[in-house]
Amino acid sequence: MLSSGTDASADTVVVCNPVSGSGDHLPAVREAAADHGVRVRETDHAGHGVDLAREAVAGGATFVAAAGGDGTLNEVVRGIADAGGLDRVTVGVVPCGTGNNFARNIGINGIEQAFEVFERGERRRIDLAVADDRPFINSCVGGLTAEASAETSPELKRRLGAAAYLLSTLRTVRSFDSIRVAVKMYDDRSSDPVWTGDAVGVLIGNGRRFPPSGSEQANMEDGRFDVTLVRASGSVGLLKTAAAERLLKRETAWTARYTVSALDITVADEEPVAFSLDGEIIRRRELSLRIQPKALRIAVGDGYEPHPE
Ligand SMILES: Nc1ncnc2c1ncn2[C@@H]1O[C@H](COP(=O)(O)OP(=O)(O)OP(=O)(O)O)[C@@H](O)[C@H]1O
Repeated sequence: MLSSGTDASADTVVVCNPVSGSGDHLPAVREAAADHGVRVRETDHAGHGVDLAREAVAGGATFVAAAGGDGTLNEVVRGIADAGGLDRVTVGVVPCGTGNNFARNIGINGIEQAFEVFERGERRRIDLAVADDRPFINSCVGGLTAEASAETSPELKRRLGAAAYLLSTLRTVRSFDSIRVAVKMYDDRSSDPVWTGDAVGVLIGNGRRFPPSGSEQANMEDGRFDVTLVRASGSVGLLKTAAAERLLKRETAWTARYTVSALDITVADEEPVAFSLDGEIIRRRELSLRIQPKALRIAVGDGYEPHPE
């Protein structure tokens, strides 16, 4: 534990995405912020959270929170990093997204509780992941599910919540066999790869992990990624089954899990493929993933478990 927080008041800015999740949280966020004496800045377009967070840091804020989902948090952290504020700014999360996976993983379950955590919650330093030069906090998914989350419409997400991803994944499963990537994984003891091979799907967790069942919270302070590879073997039919089983949280013969400190991914095809960084899509033929250990100072709820194993 670092210390209990005293920095969440006039120096606090909450960056709120009014259209995340069910899109009805703005009044509750405004009310809680007013009760706690903190400022709210609302985004009015995708990517705006980066600018608002950068401006908040430039204006002297020492606590910048994201009210939205993982994508909004990703933008806020990018803005803080752009402003060179990672070493002096604490990050907060108000869960107003569709899945709220990261918020749950740091023990934050509601809007009012989030503001209480800003005032009194424990501060921890967690790992920041970087894909090429772009930070992410929770996960990087390449292959099938990244294509799926690129194609999940906001209307569908609103109606179905997290289940929308599964539904559109199964709809787009026909494209699964076209994605093949070469993966090199490294641990911190050697510059040579500890594993090399092919995969058709890569799920890389920083804040989260992808177990077939049980807790999705990763160890966020160990300087390592939790990687699940969907192996490149078997027929398309079998791969379809593997994808469905994976998403339905059953163990399959086609997936394997690793804990490593770095990865290099190269797409076999000429075309770039989609990688989802905290739900935000980038398209690349090559991607290098590294960790900045404990680079992010964050306010966590009581349910946060530093050593989830
Ligand atoms: N005012 C806005 N209008 C339209 N899009 C916005 C606005 N503000 C932010 N966005 C975009 O909304 C997208 C979704 O945000 P976010 O990921 O936070 O919510 P979500 O998808 O509902 O939740 P989760 O990631 O937890 O499933 C992000 O890509 C973000 O850039």
